Amino acid sequence: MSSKIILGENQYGKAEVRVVKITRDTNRHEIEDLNVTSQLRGDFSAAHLEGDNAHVVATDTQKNTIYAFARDGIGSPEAFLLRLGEHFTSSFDWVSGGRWEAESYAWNRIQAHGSEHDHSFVRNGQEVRTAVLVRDGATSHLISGLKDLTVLKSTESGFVGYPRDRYTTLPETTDRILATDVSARWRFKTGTDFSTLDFNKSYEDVKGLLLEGFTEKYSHALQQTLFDMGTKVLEAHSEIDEIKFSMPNKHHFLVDLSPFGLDNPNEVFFAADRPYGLIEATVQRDDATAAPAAWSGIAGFC
Ligand SMILES: O=c1[nH]c(=O)c2[nH]c(=O)[nH]c2[nH]1
Repeated sequence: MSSKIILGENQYGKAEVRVVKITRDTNRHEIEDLNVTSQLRGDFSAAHLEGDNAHVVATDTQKNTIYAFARDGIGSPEAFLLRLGEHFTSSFDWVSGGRWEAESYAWNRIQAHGSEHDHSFVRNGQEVRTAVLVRDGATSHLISGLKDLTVLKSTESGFVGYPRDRYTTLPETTDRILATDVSARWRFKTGTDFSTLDFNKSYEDVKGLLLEGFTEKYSHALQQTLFDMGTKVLEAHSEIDEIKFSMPNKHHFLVDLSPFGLDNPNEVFFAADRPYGLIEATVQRDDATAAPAAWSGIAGFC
């Protein structure tokens, strides 16, 4: 007996809509720079099975909606995604949910002649801010985050006490460089009234806590430092239920300068780009309700 072929899970939309919004009510302009992806979920079986597009809100329309909504201001990536999600699910009966994602790029004002310029900006070379909204009917999962936040501490890190077998060559050290590119995503408690949250303030606060957590204590391993970073965020933010990390251990190897008759008291390093350790973990509240639907589609975290 042959099995029946049916349509499984599906979503569709416009990916990576690059939108730059300049607010120019005064001579002092503001810039918001986003890369937005919109994907709708719902009853799209006729399109897949019969070629009937009556339910297919065109990806071109989704793109246009993003630009049109930006005309009213973006505010924060999270608030912008929440607006999009509400719009598409309330405007089309058969759109029961979707997934909206954004990256946000920060710009600083150019310092010119001792003051910050009104309308000239330089891209902030630090981290990229991220946001994901997954909506299913009335349930919304919201995840904020960042990636490529490169940090390094030049001491107060070591790695000892690990098992040694016939393949172990790594020398123990109590003083090494610890460096990583922090990728972190934190999920707001499902059911939170998102309209009460100041996402920009909360983002800056979480980023500050992550940086403090990275540096505050002596690191016995990147794993321990990761947990410290997550703990600080969850202790300070009751509205966040879990935070996931993916962090490369960017090894810095001491260069042997003895062939040149020189010592090397932890001063000259070879910064290897690969291979790298890859440390991933979730730090969560023990009473948090798991939300696998929120995380599906986010690559690179465990
Ligand atoms: O912080 C570290 N964690 C590890 O798991 C590990 N493994 C390794 O070789 N060096 C390190 N450093």
